[in-house]
Amino acid sequence: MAADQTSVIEVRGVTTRLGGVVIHRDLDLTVRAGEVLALIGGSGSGKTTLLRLMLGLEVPAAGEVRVFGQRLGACAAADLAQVRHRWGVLFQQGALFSSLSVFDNVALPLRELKALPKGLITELVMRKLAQVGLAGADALKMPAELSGGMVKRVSLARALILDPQLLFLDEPTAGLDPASAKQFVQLVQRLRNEMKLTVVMVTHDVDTLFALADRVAVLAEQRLVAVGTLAEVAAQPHPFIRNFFLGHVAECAEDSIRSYRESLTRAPLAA
Ligand SMILES: Nc1ncnc2c1ncn2[C@@H]1O[C@H](COP(=O)(O)OP(=O)(O)OP(=O)(O)O)[C@@H](O)[C@H]1O
Repeated sequence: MAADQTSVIEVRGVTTRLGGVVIHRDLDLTVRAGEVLALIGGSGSGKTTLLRLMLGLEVPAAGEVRVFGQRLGACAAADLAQVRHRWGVLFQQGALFSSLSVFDNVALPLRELKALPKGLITELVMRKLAQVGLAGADALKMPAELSGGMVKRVSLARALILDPQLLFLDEPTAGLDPASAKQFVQLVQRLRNEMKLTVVMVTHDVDTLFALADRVAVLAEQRLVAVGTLAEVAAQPHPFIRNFFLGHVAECAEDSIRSYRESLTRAPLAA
């Protein structure tokens, strides 16, 4: 659970319009330091758009989004750049550059940031690859040679190469088979503890929620219809929530979540 209640992201009174259509209406949401907050909602409910607002890639029609206290869209370019270096993003498809090796993909943010000595870049990249469970020899591979699980790990290494405090995950387990999804979730859980990360993730996957989420925010009908722990949210009568947790409500109890997470911790973390 979040040890520190300081807010990392504040969404206040946010209304979003895209192509003349209202996507969000008057959203309020706080992401607390150290927590994993999951965004769930039906297809087209505006989860990715909310993530994009938090990344400053969309601008709200009304209201404001603050990350580390900086109001996105209203702060100086230098302040925005500083805030951006404090977060990492894992996009849904991994978004690796197909013409670059694993090493060069992971090194990219370091090279963009400043002129670092070659030896230091090598050291940082190799250390990060090891941290996400990849072998040294994987650094030379091209994205086309990687399994789906490896693509996710390389993308995660790139998202974490600047040692951010905040990590955004868009459907982290989408497209992975159940075993790879489980291993990836274990990895995120371990890194989250090691790096003391605050995590915002969009997911459709109940197992990923059970494994990682401290709190869940539910988008429906342009609004946040519930925000709370899994047990609190799963108890809500909203039809989307009823349907989403169908057959899983008992598993959302705190004791069940705790023992599920302990079982994941005990399982070996295969590469
Ligand atoms: N650039 C755009 N212009 C107009 N409408 C858009 C644009 N981008 C997204 N939308 C619409 O906004 C709504 C919310 O999209 P968004 O991708 O945020 O939903 P989502 O909850 O992430 O969906 P999914 O789970 O299917 O990925 C959808 O109805 C989508 O068609």
